[in-house]
Amino acid sequence: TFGTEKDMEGEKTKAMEVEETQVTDVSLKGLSKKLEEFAKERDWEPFHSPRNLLLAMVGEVGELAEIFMWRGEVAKGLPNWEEADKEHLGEELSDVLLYLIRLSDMCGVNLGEAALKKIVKNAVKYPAKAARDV
Ligand SMILES: Nc1ccn([C@H]2C[C@H](O)[C@@H](COP(=O)(O)OP(=O)(O)OP(=O)(O)O)O2)c(=O)n1
Repeated sequence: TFGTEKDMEGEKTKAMEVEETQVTDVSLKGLSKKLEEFAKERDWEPFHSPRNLLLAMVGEVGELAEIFMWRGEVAKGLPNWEEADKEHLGEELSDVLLYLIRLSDMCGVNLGEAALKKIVKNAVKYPAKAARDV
């Protein structure tokens, strides 16, 4: 069923708030809170099981891959792409990120902390050139 006009206005106001959010304000924790609210407001929490979220995320990775499909190699910065294609790319990248954050939350994994720890682990496994030369 479609929402009332008032609902639509509310959604537009929220969308404008998102637009006003400073890029520097974006954090994994902040996004995670927004996703929690989003699911609560729609009674979607029962659907957000780890397995469902994983499958949804993989589906979005497929949609992301479709954008690059059959285009051949793509230069960094996507210089020859139309704005609409770049916007679509941003949407699919976001879908993957949002499901990944929600999945991590529903698994009780602190994604920011885990990612920082993984970078440290990677650095030990793959020492930087300067460290290798010593
Ligand atoms: N049960 C759901 C369904 C959707 N979403 C959110 C997370 C994603 O950011 C976005 C995905 O929405 P759609 O399933 O409508 O997928 P698309 O936006 O990719 O639309 P389409 O598949 O029509 O291109 O909505 C969610 O959190 N939980």
